[in-house]
Amino acid sequence: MVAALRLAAVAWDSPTAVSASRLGRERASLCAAARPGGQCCARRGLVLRCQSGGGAAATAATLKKGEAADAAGFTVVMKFGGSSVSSAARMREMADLILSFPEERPVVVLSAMGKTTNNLLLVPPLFSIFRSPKFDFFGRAECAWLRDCAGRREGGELRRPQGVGNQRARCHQGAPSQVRIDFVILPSPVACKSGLSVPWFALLRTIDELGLDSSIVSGFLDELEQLLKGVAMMKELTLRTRDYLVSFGECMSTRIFAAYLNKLGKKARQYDAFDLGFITTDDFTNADILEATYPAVAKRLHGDWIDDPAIPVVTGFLGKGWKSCAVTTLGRGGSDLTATTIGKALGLREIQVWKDVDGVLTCDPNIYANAVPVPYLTFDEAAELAYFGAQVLHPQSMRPAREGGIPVRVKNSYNRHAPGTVITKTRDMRKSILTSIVLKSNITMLDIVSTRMLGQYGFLAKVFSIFEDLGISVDSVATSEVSISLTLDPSKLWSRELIQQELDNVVEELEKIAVVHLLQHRSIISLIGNVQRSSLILEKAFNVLRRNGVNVQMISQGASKVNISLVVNDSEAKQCVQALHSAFFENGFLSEVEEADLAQNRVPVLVSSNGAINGN
Ligand SMILES: Nc1ncnc2c1ncn2[C@@H]1O[C@H](COP(=O)(O)OP(=O)(O)O)[C@@H](O)[C@H]1O
Ligand SMILES: N[C@@H](CC(=O)OP(=O)(O)O)C(=O)O
Repeated sequence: MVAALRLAAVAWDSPTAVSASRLGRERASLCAAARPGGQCCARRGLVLRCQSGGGAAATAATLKKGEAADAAGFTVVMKFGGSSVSSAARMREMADLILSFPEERPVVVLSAMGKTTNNLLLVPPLFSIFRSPKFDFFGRAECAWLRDCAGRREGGELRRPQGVGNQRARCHQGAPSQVRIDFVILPSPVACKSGLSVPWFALLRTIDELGLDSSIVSGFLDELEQLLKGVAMMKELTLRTRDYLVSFGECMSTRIFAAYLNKLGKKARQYDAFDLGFITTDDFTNADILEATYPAVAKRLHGDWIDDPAIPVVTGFLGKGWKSCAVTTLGRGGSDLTATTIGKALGLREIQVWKDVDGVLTCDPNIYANAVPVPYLTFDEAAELAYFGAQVLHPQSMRPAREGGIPVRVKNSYNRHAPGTVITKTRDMRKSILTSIVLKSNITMLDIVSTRMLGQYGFLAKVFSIFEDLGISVDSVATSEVSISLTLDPSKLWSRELIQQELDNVVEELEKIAVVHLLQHRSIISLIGNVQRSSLILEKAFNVLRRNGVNVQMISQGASKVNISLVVNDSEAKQCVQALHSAFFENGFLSEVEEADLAQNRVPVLVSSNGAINGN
C-alpha cells in the first residue's frame, strides 16, 4: 500500500486547465488503462481515468519552511471562502485584494461561490420530482429552461423562456411538493421565494458581469445536467456521486476567477485539486488527506512555476480517492484544509483564510451579536473550537499547519484592514482565561450504567467496542467506575442516514451489559480557554448557569486540556451562551482577575498550546 501511494504521488499527468469539451472524452477513457500497480491519475469525472505504467518514485519531499517559497516564488496561501466570492463584485474585490499585496506571491484557494454547494445538494431531489411520470412535462420544461439560460444572453440579462410562469401555476395545482417546485420554477432566474438560487444562474450572471466567455463553464453545465438526469433516472444518489456533484461548484468558481485574473493581465493558472496531487482516503463526503499529497502538490506547483510563472488558483474542498480514483470531498468547509495542506507542502510563510467575519470570534455571531475577535489562538485551541462546532474553521485544517509550523491568519475579506486572528503553535497565555465559547446543538447523550456483569476494565472496553463495531464516533465522555455518560455527534449519524435505526442498535447492544438512558435534544457548550485557570472558569461558569436556573447534565475536560464541555438542554443552550459571554467578556471580568492576581502577588503561568507549563 505504501508503494502504491508513493507511485500515485508522482503519477499525475495533468494539464493545467482542462477545457470543458475535453471532459466528455476524458470520461470515455475512464480507467481503461486500469492500474496494474494500483496507481491512478484523476481527471474530472464521476469515474476517473487511471494511468497504467510504473511512474518514477516520488522525487519531491515535502519542502522545509521557506525552501519552496524561495525556489518557486510562493509566499502565502490565500484561501477565499464561498462568502468572499459570491458574486462578480466580490470576485473583483478579491482580485483587487490579492493585487494589493504586490510583495506576496500567493497560491489562491477558492471555495464554490456563495451557497453553491448547498444548492447543488438541493437539486437532485428536485430533478427527481420533475422527471417523475406525473411531472414529466415540467421536467422537460425545466431542462429546456436550463439549456436556454446556459446558452443565451440577451442585453446582458439571462432570460427565462416563455411560459415558465404558466407552468409554475399548473404545477401548483397538482403538486404534492409545492415548496420544492416553487424553488426550481421561479419567477426570476436569480431569486426565488425560499431565498435560494439555483446555482448556475448566479454563476452565469457572474461570468457575464465579469465580461468573460460563458464557454469557460458551458461544458460543466452540460455535464451537470446529464448527471442530474442520471441521478433522477436511477433514483439514487450515492455518497460518491454526491461528491462528484458538489465538485462542480469549486471547479467552476476557480475557472471563472483564474480567467478574470488573466483578463486583468495577471497571469493565473487554474488547478483542480484532484489533478494537482490531493490524494485522499475513499471516504466520500469526508475524506482524509494522505501523506503522498504533500510531495505531489509541492512538485507540481513548483515545477509549473519554474516552467511558466502564474498565480495558481486551486479548487478547495476536493481530492481524489486513492483506490477509487474518483473525486472526493474533505467534509463541509474543507477548503480551509486544502489551504493548510498547500501551506505545509510548500513550506510557506503564512496561510491566510479570508472569511466574512473579523477573525475567530468569542462565540458564533449568529448566536450572540456581541461576539468580538480573538486576536491570538494556538493550533490546539483552534482545532478544539472547530471540532466542537465553530463553523468558522474546518476541524482537520489545523493539523497540516501545526505539523508544518506555519501560522494561520483568519481575516475578513469585507474588512481587510481588521487584524484578524493569528493561529500559531504557542502563545502568551498570561492574560488568557476564556478564549471562546462554542455551541453544538442537537446532540444525543447516552447515560450507561453497568449492571456489573463485567469488571471495570471489561465494562469500559465493551462499551467502546460496541461503538467501534457500529462505526459510531463519540464526542465527549465522562466516566466513573461503573457508569459512562457520552455524547454522539448528530452529523456523524445523519451523514449515514440511519439515525434512529442506528441509535436503536446501539441501545440494544449496550442493554446487554448496562442500563441505558437515551437523552436527545441536548447541546454541548464548550469553553475553550486556559486550562491553568480551569477552576476559575468553572467557578464563574457554574455561578452564571446557577443564576440562570440551568442544570448541567454532564461535564468533560478533554486531554487537549484547552476545552471544558458542559451538556445542557437544547432549549436553554443559546441563553446560556449569551449569559456566559456577558460574564466572561463584557463586564470587566478579565481586569478583575488581573487585579486579584496582582494583589496576591501571583505570577500567572506561561502555557504552550497543549497546556504544557513553561514557567510558574
Ligand atoms: N467562533 C466563531 N468565530 C467566527 N465565526 C463563526 C464562529 N462560529 C461560527 N461562525 C460563523 O462562521 C462563518 C464563517 O465561516 P464560513 O461560512 O465557513 O466561511 P467561508 O465560507 O467564508 O470560509 C461566519 O460567518 C460565522 O457566522
Ligand atoms: N464549498 C464547500 C467547501 C468550503 O470550504 O466552503 P466554504 O469555504 O465556503 O466554507 C462547502 O460549502 O462546504
